[in-house]
Amino acid sequence: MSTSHKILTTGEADQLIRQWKGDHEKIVFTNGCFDIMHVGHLDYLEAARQLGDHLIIGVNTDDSVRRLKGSNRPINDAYSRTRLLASLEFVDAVILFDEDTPYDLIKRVKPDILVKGDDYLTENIVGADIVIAAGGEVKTLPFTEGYSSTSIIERIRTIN
Ligand SMILES: Nc1ncnc2c1ncn2[C@@H]1O[C@H](COP(=O)(O)OP(=O)(O)OP(=O)(O)O)[C@@H](O)[C@H]1O
Ligand SMILES: O=P(O)(O)O[C@@H]1O[C@H]([C@H](O)CO)[C@@H](O)[C@H](O)[C@@H]1O
Repeated sequence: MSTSHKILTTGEADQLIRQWKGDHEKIVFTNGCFDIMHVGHLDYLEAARQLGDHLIIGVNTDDSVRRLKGSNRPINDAYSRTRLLASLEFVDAVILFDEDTPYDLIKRVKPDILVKGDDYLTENIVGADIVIAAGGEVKTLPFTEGYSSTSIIERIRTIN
């Protein structure tokens, strides 16, 4: 059964978020490019979901990734990246954002918990001010050493 239904516009997500908040269910939010998925993504996303009742993932659009990571990225387009993330059983919603940062999306979602991998310092996580001001928490999760989309691309480049 397809899990594409989890890929939502912000308007569609609003309704779901209202329902979850009405039921006092904790919403965990994280975001990223997730260009080439790897086990580091999986480890931290699984752990993120354990922090609350629902996991929402904000995903950069292709243009946003291009501005952030360079003109030769993403390797996988937004359709592929969102479909793969939505296919994870523990992911409840995937929402694309086109801005350079998820600040406006986080302002709209106002999650209970904002999470990134600990390659980020909590004080540098975009949206931390919004979540803390709303009484939420900002957390980082352990980094699975040896895995990054960039290093996978570099390894592929060495194949002749
Ligand atoms: N090895 C890892 N272990 C745990 N979390 C990770 C790991 N790599 C990335 N993350 C987390 O995944 C999210 C998405 O990061 P991103 O898509 O930039 O991954 P990446 O592998 O670092 O990509 P790139 O190499 O293109 O920067 C971020 O919250 C980041 O903290
Ligand atoms: O996949 P990345 O590079 O970890 O994702 C970026 O994360 C930034 C982060 O949230 C800053 O705290 C974000 O601003 C950017 O848009 C990418 O999602």
